[in-house]
Amino acid sequence: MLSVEHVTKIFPNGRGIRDVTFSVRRGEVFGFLGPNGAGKSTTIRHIMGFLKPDQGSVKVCGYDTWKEQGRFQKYIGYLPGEIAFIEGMTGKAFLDFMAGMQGGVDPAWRDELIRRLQFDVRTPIRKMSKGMKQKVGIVAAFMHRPEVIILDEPTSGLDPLMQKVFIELVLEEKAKGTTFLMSSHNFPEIERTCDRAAIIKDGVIIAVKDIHDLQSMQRKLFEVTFETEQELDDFMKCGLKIDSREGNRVRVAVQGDMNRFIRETARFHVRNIDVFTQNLEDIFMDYYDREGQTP
Ligand SMILES: Nc1ncnc2c1ncn2[C@@H]1O[C@H](COP(=O)(O)OP(=O)(O)OP(=O)(O)O)[C@@H](O)[C@H]1O
Repeated sequence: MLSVEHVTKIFPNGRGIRDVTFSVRRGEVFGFLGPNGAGKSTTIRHIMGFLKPDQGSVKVCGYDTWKEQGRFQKYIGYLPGEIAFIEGMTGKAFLDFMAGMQGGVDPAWRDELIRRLQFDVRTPIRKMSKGMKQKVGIVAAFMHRPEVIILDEPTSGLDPLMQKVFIELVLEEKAKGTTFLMSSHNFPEIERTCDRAAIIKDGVIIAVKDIHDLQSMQRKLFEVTFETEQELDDFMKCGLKIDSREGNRVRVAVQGDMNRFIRETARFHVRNIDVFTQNLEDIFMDYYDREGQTP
């Protein structure tokens, strides 16, 4: 549906992106993560055909987005990081203008998007808050039911309730087969929506990961309280990775398969078990901190 092939763009100041390659399948939500200035927006501008790559190419629905500009607009929806609105327009006028360019907008679907995002389209854009402008941009990206939707930090400026509405929208459209690429700094949003994510740093893709694999890699800490200290002493001999111990309570670190932990624990009288899961954000941050490496 979307493939970025060996795209390199070096700006005169030496910054930019190098040999960026990844592809997104139909119906997949693909996250695009990385620290500030890593190259996310630059990559997205190439995907949209706004920048000419020094090397490489981008294909969306089979179209080369630089060489065939203007031919794939109806297939693609785009929410830029910063939307350039035309002065003096209301939200409605802007959406009408966009609909004219995109073609094929179903007014009932557009109205439903506006209703779900809860904003007044008659407001002049210059009087809108950042969050309201973001909502107008989201409607513009979704309203022509494109096959591919590119979202550059879609929930920045949205309150938690609206972030939830947005996530529901993405999941509904994904279920219908829409393909998404979404840059974000919001890890819970990535975790809830994405199938895979690429991590870019200093202009280079350092990892492309399946979110479900990352979730299964998450470390869990089980805090087990035994009836007696003697039982805990006996439990300690089983060779599981002990994180800490205090009285008749122990913290056991488990990564991946937890069956052995369950078998060993079940041999004793357990008073209580609590579980703490390592945040997915910590796993991503691990990648952010690493030096540039190949995936
Ligand atoms: N037109 C340009 N001219 C010169 N340098 C640029 C240009 N556009 C981007 N850059 C540089 O390229 C690098 C990547 O920028 P980019 O905006 O793609 O980062 P980003 O990952 O989107 O960051 P953020 O999370 O802050 O939005 C930065 O160092 C930026 O300063």
